[in-house]
Amino acid sequence: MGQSLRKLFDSFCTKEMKVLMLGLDAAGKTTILYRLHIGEVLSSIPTIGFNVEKVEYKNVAFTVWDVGGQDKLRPLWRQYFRNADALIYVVDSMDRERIGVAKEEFQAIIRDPLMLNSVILLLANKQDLKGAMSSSEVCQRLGAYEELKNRRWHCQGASALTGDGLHGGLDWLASTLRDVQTWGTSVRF
Ligand SMILES: Nc1nc2c(ncn2[C@@H]2O[C@H](COP(=O)(O)OP(=O)(O)OP(=O)(O)O)[C@@H](O)[C@H]2O)c(=O)[nH]1
Ligand SMILES: [Mg+2]
Repeated sequence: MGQSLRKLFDSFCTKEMKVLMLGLDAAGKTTILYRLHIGEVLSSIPTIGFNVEKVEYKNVAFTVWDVGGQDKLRPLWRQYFRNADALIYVVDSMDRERIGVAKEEFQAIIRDPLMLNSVILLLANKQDLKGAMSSSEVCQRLGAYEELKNRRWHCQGASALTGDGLHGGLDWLASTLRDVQTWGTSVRF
C-alpha cells in the first residue's frame, strides 16, 4: 500500500509541465534553454520556428518550448499557448530602445484567454552587462506590478552567459508549479 502510494506520489511529482519561453529576438531565450538543458552556453543563431527540450529540476520535469522572437514570427506565438503551465518571458535588460515593444508583446500574451492560468516568470536577462536595467526596473517597465496583481508571478534578474539567477528562477518555477498541481489554481488570493 505504502509503495503504491509512493509511486502515485512520484508520478504526480514528475508530471511534465509545459513551459513556454517567449520574448523579443535576441533576448537570450535559446541561450537560456541550452544552459538549462546541457549546462553550457552554445553559440546560437536566431531561431526560425522553435526549439523544445526537456529539463529536470528538483523533481519537476519541464518541457521547455523556446519560440523565435523576430517580429515576423511573433504572430505565431499564439499557436503555442494551449496548455502552457508556465510562461518564461525573457527580456534583454540592455535593450532600453525596445522595452516598450517588449511590454506590448508581454501584455498581449498574459491577457490572452489561453494564458490566464499560466504562472509567469519574468527573466531580466543580460545582467552581466554594465549599464543593464535592474530586474525591478525591467518588471516595472513591462507593467507587471499592475497587470499581474492576481497572478502567480516572479521577477528575476539573470545572465544566461554566467548562469547567475537562472537557478533562482527555476526554484521559484518548480515550487510554484508544485503548488499549482497540489491546489489546482494559478490565481493568487
Ligand atoms: N552578455 C550577454 N549576452 C547574452 C546573454 N544571453 C544571451 N546573450 C547573447 O544574445 C544573443 C542572442 O541570444 P539568443 O539566445 O540567440 O536570443 P533569442 O532570444 O533566442 O533570439 P531569437 O531566436 O531571435 O528569438 C547571442 O549573441 C547570445 O550570446 C546574457 O545573459 N548576457
Ligand atoms: Mg532563439
